[in-house]
Amino acid sequence: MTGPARTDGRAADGAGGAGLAAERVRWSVGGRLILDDVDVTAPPGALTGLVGPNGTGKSSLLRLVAGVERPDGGRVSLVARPGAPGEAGDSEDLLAMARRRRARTLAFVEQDAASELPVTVFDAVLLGRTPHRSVLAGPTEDDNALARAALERAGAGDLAAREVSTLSGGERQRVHMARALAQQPRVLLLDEPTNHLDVAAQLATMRLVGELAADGVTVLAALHDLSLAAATCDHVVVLAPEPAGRVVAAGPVEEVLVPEVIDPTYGVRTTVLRHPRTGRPVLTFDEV
Ligand SMILES: Nc1ncnc2c1ncn2[C@@H]1O[C@H](COP(=O)(O)OP(=O)(O)OP(=O)(O)O)[C@@H](O)[C@H]1O
Repeated sequence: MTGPARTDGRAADGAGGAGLAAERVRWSVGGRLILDDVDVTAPPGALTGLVGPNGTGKSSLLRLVAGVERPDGGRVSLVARPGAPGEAGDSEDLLAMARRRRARTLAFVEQDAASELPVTVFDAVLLGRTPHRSVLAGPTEDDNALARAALERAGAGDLAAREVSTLSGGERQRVHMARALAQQPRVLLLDEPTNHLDVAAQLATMRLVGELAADGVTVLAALHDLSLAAATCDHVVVLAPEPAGRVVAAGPVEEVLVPEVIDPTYGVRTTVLRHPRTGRPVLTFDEV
């Protein structure tokens, strides 16, 4: 890292503002096609929600984008400047990026990520700084300050001295978020970031994610709660099943989280209400 350390969780590596583009991503496991030519774009400095019924491949897609799994086909790129029609633009193949550089670029908070290692919360969060320092060097004062700031920002400051393995699901979720913040990524992938969280913590997490996006971080988050997605996301991508995960709609909340898209995808009957204060859609559901 060059220059003074930021303690606000903003991207430190490179000049911010790069979007994410997954193009024609295909992935099979055990002979079964899970994702079928999936295109997902996450605009820079915005919160993109990835929604869809259970088993449509949301987690799989995030794992492919994060480089945890390799796709059978397709491309995942960091897009600094989209090309005009007929022009290449300025993008970089994320999957071909050296591991360490990718870890400075992208952070991934997995669903129910377990950690049975005997490690304190503070040290777990400090791991987020690893890609930013030279291989043999220990953490600097800046690293420690960033880890402390990340813990506070994730609402887990009082957990610093605890062993990770002793935490509740919600506490653990906050610590994983803090580690990702300490990583200062340009792209943040979140798999069900509100899982295990009480309602106040859900709101705080989504506010934090919104602030990161406003700071220029590109966020792609798998979400189950469609009203939470409607309340917080800038863009939404909907995956549908059968015969394999594929994108059925993508775009602004008002265009995508509508009965015409949700009902056939989930097999429910959706009613869209309006939040009395924010004017955002609030979705309620009935069985068909
Ligand atoms: N490693 C694996 N081996 C076998 N099947 C897998 C593997 N990973 C994912 N799958 C299958 O791929 C499909 C998509 O799973 P994935 O977890 O990506 O869906 P999801 O949309 O995130 O689901 P949920 O909403 O239930 O979390 C599921 O049918 C799952 O069983």
